[in-house]
Amino acid sequence: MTRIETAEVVVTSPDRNFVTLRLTTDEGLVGLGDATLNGRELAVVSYLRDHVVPLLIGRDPHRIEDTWQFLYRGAYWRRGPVTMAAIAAVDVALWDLKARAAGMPLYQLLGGASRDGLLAYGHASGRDLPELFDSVRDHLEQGYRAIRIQTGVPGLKTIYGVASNARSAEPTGADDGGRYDYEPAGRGPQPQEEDWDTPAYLRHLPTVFEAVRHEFGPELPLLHDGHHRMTPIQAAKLGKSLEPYDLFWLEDCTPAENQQGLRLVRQHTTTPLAIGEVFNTVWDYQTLVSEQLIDYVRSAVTHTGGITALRKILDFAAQYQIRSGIHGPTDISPVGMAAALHLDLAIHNFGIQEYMKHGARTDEVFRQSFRWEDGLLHPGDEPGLGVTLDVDGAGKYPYVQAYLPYNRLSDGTVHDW
Ligand SMILES: O=C(O)C(=O)C[C@H](O)[C@H](O)CO
Repeated sequence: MTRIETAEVVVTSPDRNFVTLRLTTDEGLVGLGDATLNGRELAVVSYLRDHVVPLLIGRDPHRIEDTWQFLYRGAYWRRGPVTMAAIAAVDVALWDLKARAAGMPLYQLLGGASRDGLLAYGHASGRDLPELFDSVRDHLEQGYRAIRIQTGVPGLKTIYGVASNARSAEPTGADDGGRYDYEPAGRGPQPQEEDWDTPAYLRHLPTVFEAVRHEFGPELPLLHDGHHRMTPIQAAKLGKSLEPYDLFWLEDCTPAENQQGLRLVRQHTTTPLAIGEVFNTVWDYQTLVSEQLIDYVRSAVTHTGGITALRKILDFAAQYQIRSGIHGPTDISPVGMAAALHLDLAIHNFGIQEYMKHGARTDEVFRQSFRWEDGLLHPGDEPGLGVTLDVDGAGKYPYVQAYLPYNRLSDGTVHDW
């Protein structure tokens, strides 16, 4: 019987911080799992190194479900992003190993392909309409067939998801004059403070979608992320006011902890709703799925206990015609993204995949084999996840302290970011 021989936690920061679990077996096979938790990376590193790695050595790598239950139930303390990111890394690394041992791409072990390619959406943003339109055109040229729209709000200096030339995706933090469309974690010892005003946003956003529909027509699937900033009644109002613009989804309209709040939103609008990127278990979806309060499950493989757990959530959701919209910002590493693509390809209730390109340094450290053709993603046909980690290359980029920003209202109150 084969055994896990080594388990290393690799921390690297090529364009941003990533945490990767690298398992090797006595037969020389390597499996990778993503454990990146943006802004709290080292907590997961410690959880893995101090409490999980010692339990893995000598285990049979083929017992994926058993290892998942052992780590989840065996800890006694349940759920939470740190625990579930650590379990996810183990789970994905074991699936990678199993598929490599079988000599098959992972999606084959998950039931095989249910489709030819995966509809993906990218992030267009602009401080004003001309800048936003340029960004939408740029995404269309890159082949995207679905686009998330984020926009500046008059009177606010900063806003979630909007590129700013004053900040840079460069790890040095230097302003290179280029735009970034999404990399909110700022490197440095303190989080950046941003400003927020919900009434101004609610007044402005419908005018932006009206202009975008006028410019780009009725057919382009458009998405928007409210990033947990509204109360249920505010979200209901927004959903209603966006109905004429036929959104693919309105994401994270209210703080995700208040699941009952979605009942109120649902009663007032037919705008499809997506939520769950901050969830970590099926229990977070119990009310939302069984009462059909959402249309899309937003969890990442990386933050929800891995493929084993997310598959169960998506199978539960499928009974209610709820589809997947797996979280895929740049803080999900290429390993986490590959895991998402294999799962997306295999499940029946696939909806859409978020896809943001990683930086060039990241692509050198993590060599990937996915395809991006005609606006559709495919995980590729290499054995396992199809990702290899250049451990020496990773070592050139040590961890850099970085935090997500936080919001304050004009009177100084801290608000959801
Ligand atoms: O991709 C999205 O929809 C996000 O909201 C991304 C989050 O802000 C990001 O993952 C935080 O680390």
